[in-house]
Amino acid sequence: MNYHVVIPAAGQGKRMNAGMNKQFIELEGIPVIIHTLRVFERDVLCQGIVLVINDQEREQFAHMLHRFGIKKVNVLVSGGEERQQSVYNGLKALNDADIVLIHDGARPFVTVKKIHELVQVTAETGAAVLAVPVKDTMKQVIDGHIQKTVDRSSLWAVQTPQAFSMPLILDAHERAKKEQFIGTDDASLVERIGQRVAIVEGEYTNIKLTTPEDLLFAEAILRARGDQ
Ligand SMILES: Nc1ccn([C@@H]2O[C@H](COP(=O)(O)OP(=O)(O)OP(=O)(O)O)[C@@H](O)[C@H]2O)c(=O)n1
Ligand SMILES: C[C@](O)(CO)[C@H](O)COP(=O)(O)O
Repeated sequence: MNYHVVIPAAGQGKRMNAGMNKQFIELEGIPVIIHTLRVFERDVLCQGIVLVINDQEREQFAHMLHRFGIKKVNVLVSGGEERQQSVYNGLKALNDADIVLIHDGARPFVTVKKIHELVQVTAETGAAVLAVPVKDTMKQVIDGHIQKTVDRSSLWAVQTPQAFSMPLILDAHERAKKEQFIGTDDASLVERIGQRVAIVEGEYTNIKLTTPEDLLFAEAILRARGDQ
């Protein structure tokens, strides 16, 4: 089953505090966003990429795509204030998609194998996300004090890609917009309109580069892959 992908890359990366778009940071000499795009470039099921960017960085993105020979990016769409708005702008740029994946520009280590598992489940169910079981003991904390220990047996840390049938995710985004709901991921918009979202077990290495120490993990993941 083929798919299209929307990649939001228009954030400010405040928690990374790199003084530039965190997706421009180079890992082994290659910008993070190029690592991310290359996964979809080499996946034969990927029919096209909508890349969502900050308008002020349009030239830098265009230059990078050219320099690294990225061919599947059909359009550079302007992002919004929140990730959700950026994704919505990206979705609106897709015309003929059946299954659409949404994947953070700042998650460069997703594998084609996991993407294919996700797409297969989405073709059967209409909505699925990659996620991993939570490993730490989870506490609910208020005012610096533990209120309770949360049973982690049903807790999963959700990643991207998140995959949906196109009419479902468009409807979920439009309703969230109308009702002024902002979620931290796309699945939450689908959940709130009463649709089930399947979980596909992902990989702990599919990290999002969020804070500076994530760059250390990123370098270790790349080194380990190089050694394989
Ligand atoms: N208005 C926004 C906010 C985020 N993103 C993108 O969504 C992905 C996941 O978001 P996150 O890691 O939270 O990025 P930032 O919002 O940039 O991070 P921060 O909250 O630290 O500023 C990133 O690839 C980011 O560029 C986006 O396209 N538009
Ligand atoms: C979509 C996401 O990557 C799923 O883990 C995440 O929710 C992005 O938002 P963040 O809260 O800004 O990290």
